[in-house]
Amino acid sequence: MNVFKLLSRSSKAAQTTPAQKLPSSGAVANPQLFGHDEPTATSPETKKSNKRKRGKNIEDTSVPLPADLDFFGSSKKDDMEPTAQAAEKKRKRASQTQTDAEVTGAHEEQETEPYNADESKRILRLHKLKVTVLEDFAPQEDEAQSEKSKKKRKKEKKVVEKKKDSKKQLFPQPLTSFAQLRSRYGISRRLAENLNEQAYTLPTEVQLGALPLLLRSRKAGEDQQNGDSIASGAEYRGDIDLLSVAPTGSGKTIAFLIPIIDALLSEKAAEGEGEDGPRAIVIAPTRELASQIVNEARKLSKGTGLKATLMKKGMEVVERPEVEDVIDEVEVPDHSEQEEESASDSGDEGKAVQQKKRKRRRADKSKAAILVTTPAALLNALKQDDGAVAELPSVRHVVLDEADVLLDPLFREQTLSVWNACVNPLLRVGLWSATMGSNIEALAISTLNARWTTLSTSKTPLPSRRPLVRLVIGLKDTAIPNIAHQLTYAATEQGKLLGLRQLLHPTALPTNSSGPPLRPPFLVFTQTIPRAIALHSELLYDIPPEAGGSSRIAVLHADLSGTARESIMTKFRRGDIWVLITTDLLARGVDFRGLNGVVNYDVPNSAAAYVHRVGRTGRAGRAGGVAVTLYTQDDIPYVKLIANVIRAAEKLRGVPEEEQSVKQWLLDALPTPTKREKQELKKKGVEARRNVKTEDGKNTARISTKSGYERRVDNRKRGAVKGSKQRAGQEPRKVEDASESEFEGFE
Ligand SMILES: Nc1ncnc2c1ncn2[C@@H]1O[C@H](COP(=O)(O)OP(=O)(O)OP(=O)(O)O)[C@@H](O)[C@H]1O
Repeated sequence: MNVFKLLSRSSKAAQTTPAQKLPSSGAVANPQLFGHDEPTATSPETKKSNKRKRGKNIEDTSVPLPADLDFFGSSKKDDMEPTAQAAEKKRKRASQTQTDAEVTGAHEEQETEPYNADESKRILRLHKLKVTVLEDFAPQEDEAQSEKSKKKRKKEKKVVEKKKDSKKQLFPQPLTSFAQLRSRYGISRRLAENLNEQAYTLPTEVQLGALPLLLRSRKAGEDQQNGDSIASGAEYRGDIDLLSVAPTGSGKTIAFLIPIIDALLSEKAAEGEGEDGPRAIVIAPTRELASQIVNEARKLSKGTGLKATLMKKGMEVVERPEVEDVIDEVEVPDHSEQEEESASDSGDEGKAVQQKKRKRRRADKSKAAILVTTPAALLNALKQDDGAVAELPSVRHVVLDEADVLLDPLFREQTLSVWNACVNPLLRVGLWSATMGSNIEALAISTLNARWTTLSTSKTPLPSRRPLVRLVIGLKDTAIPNIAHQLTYAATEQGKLLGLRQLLHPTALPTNSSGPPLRPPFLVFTQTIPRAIALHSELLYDIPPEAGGSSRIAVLHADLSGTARESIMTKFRRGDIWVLITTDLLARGVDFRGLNGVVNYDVPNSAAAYVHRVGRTGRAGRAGGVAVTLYTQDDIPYVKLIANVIRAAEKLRGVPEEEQSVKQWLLDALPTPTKREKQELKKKGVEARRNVKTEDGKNTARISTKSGYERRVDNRKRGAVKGSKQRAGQEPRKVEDASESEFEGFE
């Protein structure tokens, strides 16, 4: 009996042949998620563009593998159609002869022509971009006035709302080719070359919309050619704060890095060197993500003289006096002459407590212009000895990557402290994520307002207030449309383990299964660190030695040392590790280009968590990614959150109602979680899986303590001993009720 056949509710739309295209099977031709069916008004340059092809994450193999070891499905070379192979060869050849002139200069003439207003609107609509000015900037009125005007405003509100909304929308010039960055926005030549080395063929939707909004147009008068400059947003000339909500894997990193690097380069040219301290700060929730952003920043700023660095423990970002640390307290006889730097008389039985002090030299101040950090790491470096937070007046750009989680209660205080330490009145703020609740938008607006009020009280003259613009791509808070979702009822914890074991075996899923097979490399998410560790030891020997054995499975979580975390990440990226068990530590931002799938072994804590977890696959428009979510009886109250996300994503992809993986009857049958349940879940996860002990002392969060292999050996030994005792008549034969014994894993 195949458990999956019975329990899976999977997408027919996503059904593929065994030789399906996987995200790990190489570069993607079109990284855009929307607007594939209709032609975008792409420029001649875009069509001619010959870009270098990326290397593959996992080596191709031409030797056919036995079915039970073919974890990656049919050989990638076989997957590739002959025409695709020819095209790839051609692209590779072309890239070798590519010159800098082709990159930055040759097509500039054609690229300077802006689109007219109608054409811009059409392209933006095609790619599902919506740009709005969030107008809620007005300084708080005093209370009496506010009361008076409240009633009046309420009356007027309904009438003008519709009109106002349409006024607020902007239709910026879309960026349809990277060559326009130089021709239209005059970005630095070196930056354009560095970008070209990344071999991207087309801008993704977020790049198409955000770069024109953030870059200052260098061509005087060009914006006016576009007719209605207010509606196009051209009057802002890049001087905005931006809140951007774009799908996972859609290339937000370079969308915020390019304008920062370009601005820093032009500021440097205008003002000369010597600004004191970092000039741009990118804040990310985890070290893994921060280090990935630094890598991207380094690639883009190579040869420009700008330095990007990762904030590390002990690094200094502001000038601070040297400190004296008490490093030890030793009791010495009062006649002691071993006076060090100071000693205090205890007045106690002729003994003195001598405090050994040492001057601690501060590390040299970081010279990097771009600092990428987690909120806690930077805040620690800014904290003075008296507890005050040092200011960072040199910072002109601050980016919150994964802004919704950074402004969530977990990180909020730290993030806001860092944000408020950036006191430069010219500070430009960018908030980026794939999900953004309206509460986060409101918090961002109120923070901007509060900062402005504070700045207004200072004597320095202020520049004019810049607007906060919101860019949304597709539907807010929805999973990417290019992956297949499987929502699988596994009933119990044991059922989940059985389900995961099946997924680990390449031949376990018959080709006529209702969903596409999941091929390594993939990620497995658990709710807590102990569960991740336990699941890892449970599955340690599930991959046969001939296929690499236990070295193919690893666990990564926040309790590991920094070095261990880095090493596991490198091995996973290299393809040495195939299955990585982790917690939500890797749920956001981390980019594994060739990841074929994600397994939610434990259901995510919120709809947003689901969007981010499954967004680790299907990056940059890659097709074939699979997201499997296993759920038990305990999870049922929360499954609707996920089912709704899946349904919205499939709707976005245009899957017809009858082919959607989450059927209406299932949605109707699932209970809707209350607001309180949602909050509880977000804060703690499913209670039953936390480290709680039941009355009889059993740990309900337990997956197992030993690997399946070790348990089998133990069980066999125990069975043999028991059998021999029974044979010797020392122990009576007993029929055990299996349902009462604690589950000990699968034999
Ligand atoms: N224009 C492009 N064409 C092709 N690939 C691109 C393009 N822009 C970015 N990429 C690639 O897409 C992948 C995802 O980019 P990135 O990590 O910036 O996504 P993201 O939107 O920040 O995702 P997340 O929301 O998960 O943080 C990266 O491997 C990046 O190199």
